[in-house]
Amino acid sequence: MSGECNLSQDPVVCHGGSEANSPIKQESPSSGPNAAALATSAPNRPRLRRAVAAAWHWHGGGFRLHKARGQHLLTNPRVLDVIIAHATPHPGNAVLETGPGTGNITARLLASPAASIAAVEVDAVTARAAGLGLAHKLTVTKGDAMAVGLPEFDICIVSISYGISSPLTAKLLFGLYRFRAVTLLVQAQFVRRLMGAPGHGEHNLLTTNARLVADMRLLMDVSRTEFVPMPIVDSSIVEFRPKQVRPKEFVTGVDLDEWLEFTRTAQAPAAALAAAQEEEKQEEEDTRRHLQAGRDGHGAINAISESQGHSGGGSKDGVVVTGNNEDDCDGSDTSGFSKEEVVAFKERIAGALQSAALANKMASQLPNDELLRLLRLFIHRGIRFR
Ligand SMILES: C[S@@+](CC[C@H](N)C(=O)[O-])C[C@H]1O[C@@H](n2cnc3c(N)ncnc32)[C@H](O)[C@@H]1O
Repeated sequence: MSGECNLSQDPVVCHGGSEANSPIKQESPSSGPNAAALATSAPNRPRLRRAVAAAWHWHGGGFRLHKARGQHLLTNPRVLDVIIAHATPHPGNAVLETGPGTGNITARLLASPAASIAAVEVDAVTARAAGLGLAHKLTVTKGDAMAVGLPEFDICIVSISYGISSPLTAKLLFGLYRFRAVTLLVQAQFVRRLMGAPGHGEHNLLTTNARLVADMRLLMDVSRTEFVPMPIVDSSIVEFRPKQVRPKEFVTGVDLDEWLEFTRTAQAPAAALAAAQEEEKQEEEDTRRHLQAGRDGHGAINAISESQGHSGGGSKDGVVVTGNNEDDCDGSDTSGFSKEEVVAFKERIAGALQSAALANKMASQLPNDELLRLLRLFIHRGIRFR
């Protein structure tokens, strides 16, 4: 089955004919119904959705939709406009967009007063910029938003595969970025969890940490019927703005930045695993096996010592400074420490974990009070996270 994503239409929608094996009918803006209307008008909708779902792996107009990459196109112009209106790009702003897909949001950002748009996308696209005569404002990085270094940004719009909502939110909120707002189109249930709705793990780590550094606002719920092809879950648009006054301490005696660095380090293997599972869905089996093996070999908490030993953790006087970043966890020892020093350092961490009976535990499964207990123990033993 073939199909076409018409990149010259706004919003882009990939057109389908009927299900079964009939070829997908081409619609052009002049001869066929408007794409958005086609996607949202009641009589056509079920038929179109079925056709789209049947033609999951289309290839047309240079764009093939992949279910595993979360490639569901938001087709309601009103919702797209809401995203831009709330993000309010100001003149001169640098905008980061993760998961631009066919560029339905990108086209609007390009037309906004923002100075530049940096898009990070695993797959492709955004060929529309040239058509709009605005290509000079757009930089596209082809890659995984979890794996690549992200540029500085004033505002960020996230519309990405829902499997990595959690680690990407953490990367944006707890990294060193100074931003005005992050707007996320994410699974509705994820937002409910972040908002701490009863029954959704009120005290999960991301919720706790996000509340410390940012104010969160639910902008709107978006029905699954607004996407083509239709996903199995509903979505929400949520916005984070950094707190004007950020607390200095997480709890009395524990520095907030140290807590964030500690939890980021402790959870890094879980985030890497989430990204790997995403890739697994994308049939990149090699990467998945590598990371899975890493997980099977150690508890995630134990991986603290791995990440510190490999990426700049440690200091000659025994006080640990992590300062590691995601991009240099390639197994090379960039710290400038001897092997003996790294081994000794790992042993110190292992000793702390053993004494807390937390060796081989997954950090992502520990309640926050256990994590806090562990951090206090590390600090007590002169192991610091900064
Ligand atoms: C929900 S679609 C976005 C659709 C887009 N707003 C549009 O209208 O065309 C999610 C997009 O995120 C991309 N994506 C998924 N995982 C990604 C990752 N780890 N890094 C960067 N992009 C990713 C997918 O390829 C897909 O284009």
